[in-house]
Amino acid sequence: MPDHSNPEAGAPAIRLYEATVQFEQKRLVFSCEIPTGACVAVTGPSGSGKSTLFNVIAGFQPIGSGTVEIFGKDMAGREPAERPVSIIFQENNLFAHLSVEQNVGLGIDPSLRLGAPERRRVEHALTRVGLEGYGGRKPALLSGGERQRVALARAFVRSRPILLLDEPFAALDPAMRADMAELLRELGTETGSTLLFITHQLEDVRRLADSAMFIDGGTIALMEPIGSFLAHREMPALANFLGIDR
Ligand SMILES: Nc1ncnc2c1ncn2[C@@H]1O[C@H](COP(=O)(O)OP(=O)(O)OP(=O)(O)O)[C@@H](O)[C@H]1O
Repeated sequence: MPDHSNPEAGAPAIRLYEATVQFEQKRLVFSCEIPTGACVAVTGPSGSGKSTLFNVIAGFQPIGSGTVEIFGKDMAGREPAERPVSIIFQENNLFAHLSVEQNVGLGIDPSLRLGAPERRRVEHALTRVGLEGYGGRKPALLSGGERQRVALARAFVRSRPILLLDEPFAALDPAMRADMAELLRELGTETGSTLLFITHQLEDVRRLADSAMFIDGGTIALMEPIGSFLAHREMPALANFLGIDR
């Protein structure tokens, strides 16, 4: 089991300082500090910038100015593959023509030259996410929730200390949501990984996060420990998300 609890003593897992993205219609500016091992719910209205924030951290979205630091290192000029980050998108994480086993194996070796020890790691990861015996199947024969768990198994074998999950619960029914949350909590605890997950559901925030951020209009309007986050009353957009009648 990888242990990511302290990859660079002292430095936060992620530090953004005015990391700025300029789209044609919109400017997004992110500043925040996320401690190592945190499990952060990323919330905010549709179009507020949640996925863009993930792409900035993972390196898929270049920034025009500001800085992105991961474990104290400036990520400027570093490609996504060179960052200690795994990202799981809402959909289309898997290659349809590859088996489940091969999709997970890509996390170990992109050219899929896997020896016996690597195959055992793949098997172990599949077992860990509850998909023992599914290795030979193609993704088309899996449910949406199972496909998400294959993506999680791949992230698990990639063993990067930061895991970004874009709406990991969206395709799941209520029972599977609870299972997925439990699985993420266990993985976070066992590996010391820093987890950020986007959700539109207050229930997921309550169930899993130890802190939460609220993004509004392209900036991080709030980032707080879960207790005080849930107690906020004064921001109309957040109150709306929290379902509070003011
Ligand atoms: N490649 C792009 N080019 C131009 N504008 C973009 C691009 N990507 C995102 N945007 C705009 O930036 C804003 C933030 O988008 P983003 O996808 O980050 O929001 P979000 O909070 O993840 O939304 P949702 O909850 O609906 O997924 C939106 O107004 C979106 O239209």
